[in-house]
Amino acid sequence: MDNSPIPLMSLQSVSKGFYSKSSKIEILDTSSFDIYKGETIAIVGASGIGKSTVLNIIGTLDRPDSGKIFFQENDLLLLGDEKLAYFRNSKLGFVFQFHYLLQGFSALENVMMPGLIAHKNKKTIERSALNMLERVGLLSRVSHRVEDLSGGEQQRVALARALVMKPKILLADEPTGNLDQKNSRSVHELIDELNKEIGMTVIVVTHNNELASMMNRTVTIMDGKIIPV
Ligand SMILES: Nc1ncnc2c1ncn2[C@@H]1O[C@H](COP(=O)(O)OP(=O)(O)OP(=O)(O)O)[C@@H](O)[C@H]1O
Repeated sequence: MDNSPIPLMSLQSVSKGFYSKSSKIEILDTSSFDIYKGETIAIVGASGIGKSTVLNIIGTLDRPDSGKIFFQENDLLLLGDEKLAYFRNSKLGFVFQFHYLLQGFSALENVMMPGLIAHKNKKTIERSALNMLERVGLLSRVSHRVEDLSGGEQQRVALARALVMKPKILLADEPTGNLDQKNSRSVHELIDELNKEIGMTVIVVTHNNELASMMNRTVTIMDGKIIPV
């Protein structure tokens, strides 16, 4: 009997390339890549090797040219746009180096947004958002418009927004790229706490050695394959 655990997410025979002028550049051509519940993975490697491409494919922000992407037993590439958007909003949390917060809205409104999109009860989502803003040390800034916050504060708002729905998987692309050491460390600690607290899987693209060393395993991309470092 096969007792191996079932992956939370699995990329199977996934390939992706981009056209540049007349030629096509192959970025990814991987036989399989399995991600298990609760594990933490760092994706590292040289600039342009395809780290963000992998993250975007896992996050269903970009479609591969071929292959299948399973979340548990569901083939995500068979879902229509609406179902895929629901999947992303309810199961995944994203943090990017450039945080893409909604300008003109307060920190609290930004963090409440995923819950409002998912039609959660407004009071419940407000409580969760305030709790998450407290955890990132921003309780005194909840009513400030995000453009009035410092870069480090904005990044912490983005992290609170990514975590407020308690995602199954956090996908982070250079989440501390713009932060000083103190802010980087508090972001690292919060990611670690949520991993332990709710078994959140974490996949992070990073050049930050400290963050990479906190992950259970590190992979890179070579000849289109995702391989252990
Ligand atoms: N939409 C696109 N159209 C054309 N080429 C693209 C596109 N997105 C990425 N690429 C190319 O694919 C390659 C991999 O890009 P990707 O952003 O995944 O690399 P990366 O490893 O994350 O790089 P970095 O560390 O510099 O962010 C690069 O050569 C990039 O120019």
